Amino acid sequence: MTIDVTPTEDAEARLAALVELSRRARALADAVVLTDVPESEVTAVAAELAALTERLGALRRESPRSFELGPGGVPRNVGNAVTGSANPHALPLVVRVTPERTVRAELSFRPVHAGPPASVHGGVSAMILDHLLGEAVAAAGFPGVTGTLTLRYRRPVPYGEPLVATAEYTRSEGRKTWAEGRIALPDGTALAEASGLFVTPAGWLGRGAGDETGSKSGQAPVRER
Ligand SMILES: CCCCCCCC(=O)SCCNC(=O)CCNC(=O)[C@H](O)C(C)(C)COP(=O)(O)OP(=O)(O)OC[C@H]1O[C@@H](n2cnc3c(N)ncnc32)[C@H](O)[C@@H]1OP(=O)(O)O
Repeated sequence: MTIDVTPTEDAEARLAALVELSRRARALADAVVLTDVPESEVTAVAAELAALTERLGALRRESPRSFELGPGGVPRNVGNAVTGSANPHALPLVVRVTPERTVRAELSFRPVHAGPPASVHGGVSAMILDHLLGEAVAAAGFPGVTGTLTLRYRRPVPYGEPLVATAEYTRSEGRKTWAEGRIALPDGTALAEASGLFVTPAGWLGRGAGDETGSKSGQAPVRER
């Protein structure tokens, strides 16, 4: 069943409830990976979770929420796996565009992101950098999808500590745009670096903010190439 949510006041209240549900689901996920309670308690909680999952599944959308216009026509993507406030999988990452059109996000990974002992899984870092590079090319006016992504892991990325992720557009050629980014300690020490090539799908060209590309993505209009 498809549920169309239009940005009315009630829809905003419902979204706020979903955001809170997602926040609690993230806390639950961390509790699951850290719990040391006895097996009987684990089994009991699992049964409760099965019941909760059934309650939520009583009315299902066909797919997660995607790009939509919020109040005041502001684009958002609350279902996004990286930035979506209504997606338990998301950190959620809050990305800011600087006056220089680079992008920056302050973040802190959680225990649920663990890979090697005491550090974050490399694929999780890659996911964050993929998104941030995508935001950087969009902020520069060249929105696209990832074609290739290259990572250099310099040091273990810790969870539970404040980190900074930044990215910037580097160049563009035809429908291809390059960007670079990194996850660093607050003092600027780089932990993981990424460079990526993004391709603007041919169907996006010639469209700007307010038309299909702009309204769906909330990104800068596609620049002339
Ligand atoms: C603001 C929000 C930011 C969000 C960021 C999130 C980033 C993501 O996760 S996106 C999801 C992951 N990526 C994808 O799903 C992409 C899947 N791939 C595709 O859709 C297509 O292959 C696509 C669009 C990349 C290219 O298809 P198409 O437009 O037909 O490309 P095509 O005409 O063959 O090639 C165009 C140019 O790009 C180059 N190119 C195409 N694909 C790649 C690639 N994967 N790597 C390198 N170069 C490529 C071609 O060589 C060609 O170059 P040239 O013009 O010099 O000959």
